[in-house]
Amino acid sequence: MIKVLNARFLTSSPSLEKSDFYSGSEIAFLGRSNVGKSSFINSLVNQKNLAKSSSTPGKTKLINFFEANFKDDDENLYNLILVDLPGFGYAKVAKSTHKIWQSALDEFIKKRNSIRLFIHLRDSRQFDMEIDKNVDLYIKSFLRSDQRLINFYTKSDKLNQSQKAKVLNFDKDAKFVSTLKNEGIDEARELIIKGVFGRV
Ligand SMILES: Nc1nc2c(ncn2[C@@H]2O[C@H](COP(=O)(O)OP(=O)(O)OP(=O)(O)O)[C@@H](O)[C@H]2O)c(=O)[nH]1
Ligand SMILES: [Mg+2]
Repeated sequence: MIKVLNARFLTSSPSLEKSDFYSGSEIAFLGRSNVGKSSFINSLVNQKNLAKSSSTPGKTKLINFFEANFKDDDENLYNLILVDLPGFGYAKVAKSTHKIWQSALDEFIKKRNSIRLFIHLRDSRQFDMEIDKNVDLYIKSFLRSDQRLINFYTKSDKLNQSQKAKVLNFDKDAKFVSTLKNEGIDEARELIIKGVFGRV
């Protein structure tokens, strides 16, 4: 089992150009606005409000960097940089502003070479949305051989068994997470460490 040792906020940045570089391996969290990216980061590091979450879509407007340290059962230490990104598809601002945000986000995602792992979060209640298919194709269009992509299906507390079966029918490897019920979070930490370091 992976234990969280500590986590802290590093900085926020509006763009790739203004982002600092860190020695830890980077993990980028992406997905639709309001899908639960910031909440998931908080759960992964066992903190309530490190990454700011909100029921209003469009809460995360900048690229936010967090550092977290983990330890496995054999006392191996893992240092990670978690990157909380603004959501895709939120357009409740002027179109021109939205375009600038999305192009800054696009540049960061494609050109931030230190990203080792992309985590695409999908809402488990709306698992087959067009925008998620596009996000998946988008990431795969530039994913390098030394980068990984993992999908998680969020808010699984809202699903009953038969609804979960439908998601599994759609994606037989679907991994459910609920920050509300702490479901799938231990497994998610293991998968993330494995995805970045190739072992647990
Ligand atoms: N029921 C339930 N609600 C959740 C869960 N995770 C997040 N939420 C709620 O979903 C809303 C959005 O969560 P955020 O973590 O802010 O989502 P986000 O993807 O970071 O959103 P943006 O920053 O706007 O892109 C909040 O009201 C959360 O409380 C979950 O596992 N279960
Ligand atoms: Mg957020």
